[in-house]
Amino acid sequence: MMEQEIMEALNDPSNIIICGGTRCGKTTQVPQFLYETGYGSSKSHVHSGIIGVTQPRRVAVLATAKRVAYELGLHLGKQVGFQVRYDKMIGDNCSIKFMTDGILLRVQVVMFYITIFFSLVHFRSSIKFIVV
Ligand SMILES: Nc1ncnc2c1ncn2[C@@H]1O[C@H](COP(=O)(O)OP(=O)(O)OP(=O)(O)O)[C@@H](O)[C@H]1O
Repeated sequence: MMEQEIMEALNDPSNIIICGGTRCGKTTQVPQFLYETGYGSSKSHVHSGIIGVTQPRRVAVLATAKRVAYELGLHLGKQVGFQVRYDKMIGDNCSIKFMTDGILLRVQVVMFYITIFFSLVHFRSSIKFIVV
């Protein structure tokens, strides 16, 4: 799926599944598509929820959070944050949060979403699961 197709699919109320080859950019690019469209912004009335991304391992959480912050030109620990067991860097106005599946299950269960490999969710005004 290309960026436009992904963003159009988001207008569908059902959850979506994005398939792509290894290292094609599912983890690092899709959150950026969402962010650049206005998701994750506290100023947006429609898309104000945090973009949440899960990864199975803490090393991958740190690496992808750093990479996305770098590509967006944002500060890690501010607009782009992460949380793993015993470590967390999250700003008050965090837009994109990377976390392990374990954190999702332990800490975010009320607010968030779940997927096995990787997920994004926009909560508050609506809850959406994107599995890639
Ligand atoms: N921490 C990083 N440092 C440098 N380049 C990176 C980093 N993370 C990702 N990349 C680059 O971004 C590309 C996309 O990586 P990404 O993790 O988004 O792919 P993916 O489709 O989620 O992969 P996978 O199927 O293995 O989870 C990679 O080919 C890699 O070159």
